[in-house]
Amino acid sequence: MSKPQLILVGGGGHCKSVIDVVEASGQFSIAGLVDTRDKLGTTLSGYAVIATDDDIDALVREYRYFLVTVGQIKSSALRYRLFQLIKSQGGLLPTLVSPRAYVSPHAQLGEGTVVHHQAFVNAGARIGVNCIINTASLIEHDAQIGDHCHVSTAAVVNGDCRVGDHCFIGSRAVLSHGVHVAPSGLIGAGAVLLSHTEAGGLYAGNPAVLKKRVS
Ligand SMILES: CC(=O)SCCNC(=O)CCNC(=O)[C@H](O)C(C)(C)COP(=O)(O)OP(=O)(O)OC[C@H]1O[C@@H](n2cnc3c(N)ncnc32)[C@H](O)[C@@H]1OP(=O)(O)O
Repeated sequence: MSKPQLILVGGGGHCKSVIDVVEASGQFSIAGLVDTRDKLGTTLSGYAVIATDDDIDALVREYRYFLVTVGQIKSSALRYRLFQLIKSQGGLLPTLVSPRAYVSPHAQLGEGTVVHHQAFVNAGARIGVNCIINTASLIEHDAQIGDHCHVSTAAVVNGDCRVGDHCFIGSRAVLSHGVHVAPSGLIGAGAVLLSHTEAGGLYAGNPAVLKKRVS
């Protein structure tokens, strides 16, 4: 039986990583990419850019499955907008897990969330919709990650942590067990976060402190 076709929305560097996960999982065939008008007709990892954001309503009539594949560091706004656009047009956003990741059968993942190679999601963890659980990150037991978050490469979210919606956890950051990251927060790369944060703050360093407000 042929595999269901998947459209990837956003054709930058992060998309290359998602393509790798899609290919490794073998669950979908990639029908094409959506990107900006100047990229139409170009290819990424061998897949053609076939449409722009403006064409999503037409694409939803032809294809069922979509993933948001733009990256997210300082703001989740673009990933959020694209997720809402696809859903409002009736598109489906599957959950995708690399065969080289581990997700406990006692963990939950929301729609449109991608778990990349070597990531580990332990028992009782709950991850929201449209999240990036990036390469080699670790989400420990009973941790909760909100919607539209990016847990970056090799970051560690320890047991019972709570990460609000629209957060970014930088590469190799460590969240001490039980720490709460308030919504729309940024945790800098390499930070060691020992206490709860206030909404919309950038925290960095070891121990991590509030560096500035971002929203
Ligand atoms: C596959 C992939 O590539 S996934 C993506 C991986 N990338 C990352 O992990 C992102 C790394 N970037 C960061 O960590 C940045 O802190 C960001 C993006 C979260 C925030 O960046 P900006 O908003 O530009 O912060 P800005 O540069 O203004 O820094 C504000 C202050 O925090 C400090 N700061 C920022 N990030 C860090 C950090 N990671 N560690 C220590 N201090 C930091 C700055 O030195 C500055 O301090 P100062 O006010 O004393 O001069």
